[in-house]
Amino acid sequence: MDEAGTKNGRILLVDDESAILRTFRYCLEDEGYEVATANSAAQAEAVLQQQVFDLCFLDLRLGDDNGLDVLAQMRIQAPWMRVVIVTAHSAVDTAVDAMQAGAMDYLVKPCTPDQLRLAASKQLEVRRLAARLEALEGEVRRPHDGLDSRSPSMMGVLETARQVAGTDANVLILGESGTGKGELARAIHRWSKRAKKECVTINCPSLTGELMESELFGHTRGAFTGANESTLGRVSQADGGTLFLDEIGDFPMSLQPKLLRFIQDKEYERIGDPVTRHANVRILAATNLDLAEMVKAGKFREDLFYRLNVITVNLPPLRERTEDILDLADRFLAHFVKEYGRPARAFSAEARDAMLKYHWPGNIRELRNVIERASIICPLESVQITHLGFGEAAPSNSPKIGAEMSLLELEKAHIAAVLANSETLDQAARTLGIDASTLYRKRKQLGL
Ligand SMILES: Nc1ncnc2c1ncn2[C@@H]1O[C@H](COP(=O)(O)OP(=O)(O)OP(=O)(O)O)[C@@H](O)[C@H]1O
Repeated sequence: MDEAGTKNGRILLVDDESAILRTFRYCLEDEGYEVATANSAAQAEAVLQQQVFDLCFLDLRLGDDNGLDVLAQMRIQAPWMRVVIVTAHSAVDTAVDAMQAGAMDYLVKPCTPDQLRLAASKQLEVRRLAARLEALEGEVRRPHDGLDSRSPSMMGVLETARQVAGTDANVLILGESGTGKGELARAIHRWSKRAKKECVTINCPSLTGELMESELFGHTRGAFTGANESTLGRVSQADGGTLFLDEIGDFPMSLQPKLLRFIQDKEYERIGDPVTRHANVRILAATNLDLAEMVKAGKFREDLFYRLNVITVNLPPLRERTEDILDLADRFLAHFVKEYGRPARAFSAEARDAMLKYHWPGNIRELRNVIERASIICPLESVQITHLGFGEAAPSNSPKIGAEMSLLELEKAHIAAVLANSETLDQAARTLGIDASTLYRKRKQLGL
């Protein structure tokens, strides 16, 4: 049950007998589900173009239409939808064929209201669990993300974040790259009353205008070239939960009015589909850019900025929370030596001292990368300063072609320098001759 006391679940009934449609509909609506009906293959296809369903009860005998063809069409049009076949006792063999073709269960007619209710709740539970599993898998793939801190500035940030987590206010998380804005956003979701629903992340720089619109709001099949299947969109996935817009400063200007409308009215349309939909989503956004400056320069909409910026949280850079450096380093070391089966157990006194003195321009991400590398190359129980790769001082000299360094180090130094000399990610990507999404991934990989 959701907060309004209705059951979550949108069900489509497809049958050519109107009496069956009526009986099934009453029974399922009584349970609190949203129900729509179709009495032919063509009607089913049309309804599926217009609305999103979680579950379909499909009669395989549909007058002149072949139910197996309808099923195949459904697998393309709405691949997320669970399908239960409804069949007469004499045609159970066809139901078995249908299950091989992708249906999930079958009901034999005549069935009792209890059998129908049970089949519906079972399938909707499977759909809910599949979505939950996907979200949890994303969480498990990340190493330890405990946010506890000994640094006064970070403790203040965490206190504010915990307070706002309980409200539905939109939060803008600011901070240099790698300071943990993504981790904090996921924590705010976990601390909120939406925690049981999904926290869906969109990395804004990795998607351009139309792709971003389709990713956010979904599309119907054939809505544009390459749209071979309908998709629901991330906004629908985040319904009841949280949508985290990472690197919002790179959100396409052309799509900002639609995002603004969604934030204000909670309404949107899928590409290729005129039906206005509604989703109850809390928005968290993060950036390392100066959004206020971007607004002044006409590069970000002012009205959107104010909508996102109801509460601002500023994450301090790692060099300003030195109290946390060694705790984080210990945690990362424990994680990576276990993952790679390596001997290192601790840091030498010099290594600890060097980590405390280092400037950490890439913040926690850089610390994590440094420790991951050290855990692999260190053959001893104690990690030495040389294993950390940054020597006694921050690397400041430009690399020389032909110098003793690996291609990876050269690539990292070159990308860092181009980024520092470019105003936007797009400009840097053009200079480097790669697309913005590749640059975005490389930055993360290299800890820049
Ligand atoms: N408190 C923490 N404990 C452990 N790991 C952390 C913590 N904070 C951040 N990290 C790790 O540091 C890396 C960078 O974190 P995150 O992606 O959240 O930073 P960010 O500020 O969003 O970076 P960007 O601006 O580049 O997107 C990630 O690998 C994350 O798992």
